[in-house]
Formats: sequence, C-alpha cells, structure tokens
Amino acid sequence: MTGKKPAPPALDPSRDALFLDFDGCLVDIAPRPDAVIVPRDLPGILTELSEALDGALAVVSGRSLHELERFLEGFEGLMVGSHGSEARGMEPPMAEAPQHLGAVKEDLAGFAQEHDLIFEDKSHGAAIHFRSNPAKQGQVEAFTEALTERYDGFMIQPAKMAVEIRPQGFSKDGALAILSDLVQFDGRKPVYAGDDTTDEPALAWAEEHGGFGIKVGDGESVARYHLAAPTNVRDWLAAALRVE
Ligand SMILES: O=P(O)(O)OC[C@H]1O[C@H](O[C@H]2O[C@H](CO)[C@@H](O)[C@H](O)[C@H]2O)[C@H](O)[C@@H](O)[C@@H]1O
Repeated sequence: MTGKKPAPPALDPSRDALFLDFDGCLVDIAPRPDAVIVPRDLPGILTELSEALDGALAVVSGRSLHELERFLEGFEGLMVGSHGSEARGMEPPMAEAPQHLGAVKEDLAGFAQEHDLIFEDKSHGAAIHFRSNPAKQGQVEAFTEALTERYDGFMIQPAKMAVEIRPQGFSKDGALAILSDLVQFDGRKPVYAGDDTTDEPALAWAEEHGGFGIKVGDGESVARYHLAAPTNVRDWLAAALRVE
C-alpha cells in the first residue's frame, strides 16, 4: 500500500527537475472540473521554484492548456496539457487538433445532456463526468467505447469519476521524454508527482530515468514515495524554497 511508503526527500533545486500533475496533486479534487480551488500563492510558488530550478519545472496535466493557464495565471513556466498532446514553452507534441474532434464532441455533449451529466469541452478531446451520478458509469463507458470504435485516432482515458476521449499517440511520459531534451533539464534527476492512474507511466518514467516518483493520495503506485494530499505537496514545494 502507498500509505506505508515514505515521504519524499527534500527537493534539490540544483540537481532535480520537477514535473507536477495538477488535479489531485497541486489542487484538491472538486465536485466539478470548474470548481477547483487554486490557492492564491500557488502560481507564485511555482514561479519561484521554476527560477530556483533554472526553468526545469513543468506542470503536466490532462487538462486543456488554456484551462491550466487560467487556473495558474501568473505562472509563466512550462506546461503540458491534454495528457501530453498540448504544450507551452516547448514544441507542441500535436500540431493540430485531431480530425473528427467536432463530431466526437457533439456526440459526447448530446449524451451528457441526455443523461444529465457534466460535459467537459477540451482542446484535443472531451470528457464526461459522472461524479454527480455514479450509477451512470457503465453507460458512459459503453458509449465512449463505441465512439472510439467509430472515429479513428482517439482512445479512452479513464479518469476519477469520469471518462475522457483523447488523441492516440500522446502521453504524459512521452511529454517527459520531450521535455528532458530541453537544455534546462540536461543532467537533472526527474521527479514526478501525481495522483491518478494517468500519472503512473510518468511516475514510472521518473523512476526509470534516475529520479523518483511521488504518489499523491491513496492507491497502488510504482512511485517509491508518497504524500497524502495536495496540501502536503504544496508544503513540500514551499519547504524547498525556504532552504534556497
Ligand atoms: O492530469 P490531471 O491534472 O490530474 O487532470 C486529470 C483530469 O482532471 C480533471 O478531472 C478530475 O478533477 C475534477 C476537479 O477536481 C473532478 O471534478 C473530476 O471528477 C476528476 O476526474 C479534469 O476535469 C480533466 O480534464 C483532467 O484530464
């Protein structure tokens, strides 16, 4: 169990590279995607840390890039969105929105409306959230599965009380590999913090590339370290600045 795993060692800004998931890692999970509460000092902490790491810090999220930019307004550092297909501060992994995206969104939005569920419109995909009615999970899964069979180039991304449809061929660990080729990451030890199954390949990537992973919250993980909640992650980040 992750609960038995230790807390991570202090971040070393002179040697580490830091990759941070957003939902469930930097901010608490909320009842709806638009209801997350971003602590006022978070963009400032990320900015200071990014400077301390000479730019070797990136937020890596399943969120659309424009949503991340809105939530973290004031932080101008590296960001990867849409589960690795969008980025700011590096070459965007996916140059254009996927073909058939409009049709996929239209079908998903219609399904969500019909079943009184939340539809999340995303830059390269979309999500249906069933947190308000978990009994709908099976229907959401069947519908989204059928959509990915109808439209080439998309895949299912299971999420916390949601199912997402996103483009094939992109991933958070793939984004870490691209980021690591940037000069500011050269020779640094990758440290990745994340809470969800979507973060596991990136946590594994950090472990396999000389660094370590930090699993946030409950659940099995390949990460060797553990923090219980986003507040503990933010404390860990702030502690690294106090040492500076
Ligand atoms: O990669 P992440 O930064 O962890 O983003 C993953 C998905 O997070 C969001 O959904 C989740 O958080 C919501 C707000 O707390 C919550 O209401 C929902 O149930 C969770 O699944 C976001 O809406 C997605 O777009 C992200 O891909």
